[in-house]
Amino acid sequence: MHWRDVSITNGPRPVSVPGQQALYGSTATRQIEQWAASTLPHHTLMSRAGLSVARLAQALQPHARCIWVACGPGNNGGDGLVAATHLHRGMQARGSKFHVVVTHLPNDGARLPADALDALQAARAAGVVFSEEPPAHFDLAIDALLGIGRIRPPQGRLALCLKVLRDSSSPVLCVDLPSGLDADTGTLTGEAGAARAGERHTLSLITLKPGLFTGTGRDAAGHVWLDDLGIAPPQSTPVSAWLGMQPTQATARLHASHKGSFGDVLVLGGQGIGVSGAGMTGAAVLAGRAALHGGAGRVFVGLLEDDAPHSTPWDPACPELMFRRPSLLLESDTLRNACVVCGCGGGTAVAALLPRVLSTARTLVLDADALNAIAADASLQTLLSLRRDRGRSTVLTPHPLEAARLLGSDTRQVMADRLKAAQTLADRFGACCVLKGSGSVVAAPGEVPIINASGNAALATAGTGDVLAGMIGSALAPLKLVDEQMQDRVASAVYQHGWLADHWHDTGHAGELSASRLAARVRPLAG
Ligand SMILES: NC(=O)C1=CN([C@@H]2O[C@H](COP(=O)(O)OP(=O)(O)OC[C@H]3O[C@@H](n4cnc5c(N)ncnc54)[C@H](OP(=O)(O)O)[C@@H]3O)[C@@H](O)[C@H]2O)[C@@H](O)CC1
Ligand SMILES: [K+]
Repeated sequence: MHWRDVSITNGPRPVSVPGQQALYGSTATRQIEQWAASTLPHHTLMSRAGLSVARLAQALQPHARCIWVACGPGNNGGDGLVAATHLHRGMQARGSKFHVVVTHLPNDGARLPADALDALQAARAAGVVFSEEPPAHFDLAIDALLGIGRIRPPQGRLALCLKVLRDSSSPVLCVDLPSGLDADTGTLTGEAGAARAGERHTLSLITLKPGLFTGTGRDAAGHVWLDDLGIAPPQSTPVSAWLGMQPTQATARLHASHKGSFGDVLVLGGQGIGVSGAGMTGAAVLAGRAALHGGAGRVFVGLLEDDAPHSTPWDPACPELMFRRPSLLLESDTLRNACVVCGCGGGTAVAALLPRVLSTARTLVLDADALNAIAADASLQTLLSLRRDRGRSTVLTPHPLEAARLLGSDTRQVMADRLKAAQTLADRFGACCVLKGSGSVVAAPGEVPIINASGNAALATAGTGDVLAGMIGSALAPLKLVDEQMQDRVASAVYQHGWLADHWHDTGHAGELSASRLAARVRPLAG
């Protein structure tokens, strides 16, 4: 894979530039921190961390009259205490109307870590005001309660402070992590920070953590900043995940191209009204349109259980789509040579097609009802697992419930560790797995997973998943040696899907985001 290293910058910087960034979980971050601390004079890292927090706080709220700093029992609290001391000095110089209030919550019966104790003594010596309770009003809060240390369910004053932070309509700057957020999984302990009343910022220290970008992490963290504190992780430290921020570009196609240059996509899905009375034709059409706009040379659509065998289905908004009877497609070379997108609105009818599709398709994107059918049938799971050894490539695009069915678990377990769930599916089935949701995870067998950085809640509307499946289909259609490029290519499609939502209003297009409008805006990926 080709990921650009992040250059070391001086001070906090926003995490918003295009590129790809390494994410390190709590264990890796601790290794880096301990290695760095062993090469630097005592207290250096916390001094840098606290100064960086203070600088960002000032930049975010330069006119704040009252800054509340909530400091916990560990070194995260120490960072907060150093920041409070800097801010106190700065505000003291501006007059008596400006002040910093610290609420410090030592761990009952346990000693403060040495660095945090030094920071506490320095804050007291500097005359910082301490209060048992949060102030009634503050213009900015600094959340330095809990960082990458062990998190237990909060009680008492800790729980109260977390609630005040969670409910605050004033901006909150979280030190390293929103307190209570698991750095590795993006899950929140209890109610900590679950709601976002006001502006939220998180200054991640030394490393960016996966938990900031998936699960509840994105909502809890708000705008993410990074200060590496001048530390470059040693190359021997394993990366926990990549943050996928691939720039989206239109492809410059060779002049001497023809439709065969860009591959075929075959969509199998869209069960008709039939006996079930629930027609889902639109899902397959959306996937087909997205594949077409995504640059596939030809797109075939096979609607399942077509109710009107003597009529010819077609899509007036996209007459380029070529509708074929599934029975013909299953016997044609198209099944072997195209990238097959199977399952969008497939209903129960898709199960009957799967043995042939799983055995024959060269490149296969399995979505929605195809995934449900496979989850319910061990023989289909065996066929899926055999594909990789037979030189065939597969992408699974489950949402958390579909992932849970495939794993034989439940949604809560999937959401408790999204990276692990996606990686388990990828390894178990020898497939690339896109676990959808906030911070979609793109995992591939034996590879470091990618967390997608783009997208927003506007995508939480019917049909956008079908569009994504079609986009992935067109992204993979032209490739011959897909395995080596598959994860990057899929991640690029996932990124574009979110990017389109993030930039929805940039071009002044009328109308809110809908799946059909989204499909119409898809463009071929670069390369
Ligand atoms: N060392 C350095 O040089 C640098 C460190 N840095 C900073 O340090 C942070 C990591 O520090 P950390 O390891 O001390 O962990 P942190 O999360 O602050 O505290 C854990 C404490 O919380 C306690 N606790 C947990 N839950 C609780 C509950 N419900 N109720 C009560 N207590 C509870 C828990 O108690 P325990 O469960 O162990 O009894 C433990 O005492 C990191 O995120 C970064 O900000 C950076 O500045 C770089 C330089
Ligand atoms: K924190």
